[in-house]
Amino acid sequence: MTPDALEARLRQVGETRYHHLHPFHELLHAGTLNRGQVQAWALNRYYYQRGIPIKDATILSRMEDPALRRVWRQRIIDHDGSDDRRGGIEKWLALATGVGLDAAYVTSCRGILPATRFAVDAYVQLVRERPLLEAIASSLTELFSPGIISTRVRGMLAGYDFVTAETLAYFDARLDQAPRDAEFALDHVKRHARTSEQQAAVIDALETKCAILWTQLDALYFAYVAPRLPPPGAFRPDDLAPPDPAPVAPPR
Ligand SMILES: O=C(O)c1cc(C(=O)O)c2c(n1)C(=O)C(=O)c1cc(C(=O)O)[nH]c1-2
Repeated sequence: MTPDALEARLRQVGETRYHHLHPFHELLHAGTLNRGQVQAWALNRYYYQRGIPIKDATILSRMEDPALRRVWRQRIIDHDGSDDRRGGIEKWLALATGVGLDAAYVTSCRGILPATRFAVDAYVQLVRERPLLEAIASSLTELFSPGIISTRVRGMLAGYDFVTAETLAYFDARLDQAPRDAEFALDHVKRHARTSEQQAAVIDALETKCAILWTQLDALYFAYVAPRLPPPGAFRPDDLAPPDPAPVAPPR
């Protein structure tokens, strides 16, 4: 494939597999979830936010070219913040507390779904174990995030009276950061994925990343929309009854 044909193929992956198509996002953006369900989303996604700079530090540690590292390290600064700027993790925590969660509970990650943990950890593992080119390609879902972020902010402000523009401030910076990061990664992938094997591998990395995002929403849907069965130990919104008490005598 030519580099442009590869780009077209990668964009096709986004059109068919990106999480803008997931039913949980459709409900979230339409304003039809209740507060507990929005809290569950914010709580679980905190673990993704927390994992992103760990993922990027892993990628950074594998880059041998200082010029490449100089660009990539900005991603870590964006999420971790600096002396005079709040980072993405802090802004996400503000989002989570803004929808009514306790900060210490959120940062403890005690209430997240097991599938959230497995999926985010799989992302870190992917960038550690696969070739650097594929690790870089796995970030290309960000090509598609500005669209969903705009839809989400508009929908959530219109749909939920407990959500304010201040609560969603996390997304403001992403609208500039995501295109900047995605264009850099796309250019790198187009220049370095030259053989058909490399091209197939970067497409696979992007498909795997889409699956990592999709899995997190599947888990939220199962636990909090239908059949509404949060696993043991996971966050239970106020409107969900406590789990059945344990049997008196365990079966022999
Ligand atoms: O709101 C979203 O739907 C969304 C999606 C994605 C993505 O596509 O992975 C990211 C983000 N947000 C995001 O805020 C973010 O910082 C981010 C970093 C990355 C990455 O893979 O390095 N993806 C995403």
